[in-house]
Amino acid sequence: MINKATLIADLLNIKHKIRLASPLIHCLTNPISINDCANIVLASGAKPIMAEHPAEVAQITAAAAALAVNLGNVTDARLGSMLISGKVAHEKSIPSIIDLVGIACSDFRLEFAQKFIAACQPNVLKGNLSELKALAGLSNNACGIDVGSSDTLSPDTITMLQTLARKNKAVIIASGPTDIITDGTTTFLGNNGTAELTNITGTGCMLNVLTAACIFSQNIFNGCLLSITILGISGELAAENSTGPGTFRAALLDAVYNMTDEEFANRMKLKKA
Ligand SMILES: Nc1ncnc2c1ncn2[C@@H]1O[C@H](COP(=O)(O)OP(=O)(O)OP(=O)(O)O)[C@@H](O)[C@H]1O
Ligand SMILES: Cc1ncsc1CCO
Repeated sequence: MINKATLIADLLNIKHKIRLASPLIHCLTNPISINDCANIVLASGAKPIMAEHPAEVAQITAAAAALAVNLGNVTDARLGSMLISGKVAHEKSIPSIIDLVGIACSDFRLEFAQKFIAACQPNVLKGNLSELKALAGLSNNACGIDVGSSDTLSPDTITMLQTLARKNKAVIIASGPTDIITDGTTTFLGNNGTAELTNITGTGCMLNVLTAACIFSQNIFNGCLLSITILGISGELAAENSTGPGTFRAALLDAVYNMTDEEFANRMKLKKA
C-alpha cells in the first residue's frame, strides 16, 4: 500500500535537490523544440547544454549530471553523437534517457533505437504507446510521430510495458492522456495534464529533458514520477492562465518555474496500477 504523503515528500525532496544542485543536463535533441527544451531545464533549476558535435560530446557528457537523447530529427552526426554520449553515460553511471520519437513510423529510427539501447543501456525509455509497441515488436497505428488512435491504454498494454521494462532493465515512460511509468515490477499511472499540451509542439521533448533533470540524483523511478507530474500540473496551471497555444507555451514555462510545494501536493494525481 503506497502512502501518498510519503510519496509527495520524496518527490518534493528530489525537486528541491535540483534547485540546490543546479545539475548540468546534456541534451542531444531536435532543432524543432531545442529552445523549449533548454528553457524547461532552466525553469526546473537545472542547467542545460545542447552540445551535439561528435568531437566534443564525450567530454560534455562526462561533465554532466544526466543525459537526454531524442530521435525527433536525426542526422548522421547527431546519431553518432548520441552513441558516443550514451556509452560515456553508461560507463560513468550518469543517468540517461532516450525519447523514442518516430520509431513507429521510421524503421531507420527503430533500428537505431535498438542499437542505442543495446550499447548504452539507458535508464529510461520514453515514448508514446505506438512507439513503445514498435519497440516491443508489435504492430501499431502511429500517425507519424503521434500516437495512433487505436494505441490506447488497456491491461494488455500495461503488461506489454512491464515486460519491455524488465527486458531492457529500464524504467519506461509511456506518455499520453494517462501516463504510465513502470520498471517492470512497480507501475504507476499519472493523470495530471491537459489536452492543451498537445496543441504546442515539443511537450514530449520537454518531458524528456525535464526527466533527465529529475533523475540526476540517481533515483530513477521517482525521478520519472516527478517529471511527469511537474509537466502535467504545469499544463493544468498554464491552461488556466492562457488564451491559446502562444500564451499557453509561455505560461507552461512560468508554471514549471513558479510551482509551489502546495500546488504540487494538492494537484498530484499519481496512483499505483
Ligand atoms: N489528452 C491529454 N490530456 C492530458 N495530458 C496529456 C494529453 N495528451 C498528452 N498529455 C500530456 O502531454 C505531455 C506530452 O505527452 P505526449 O504523449 O503528447 O508527447 P509527444 O506526443 O511525444 O509530444 P511531442 O511529439 O509534441 O513532443 C505528457 O506530460 C502527457 O501527460
Ligand atoms: C514536430 C516534430 N517533428 C519531429 S520532432 C518534433 C517535435 C515534437 O516531437
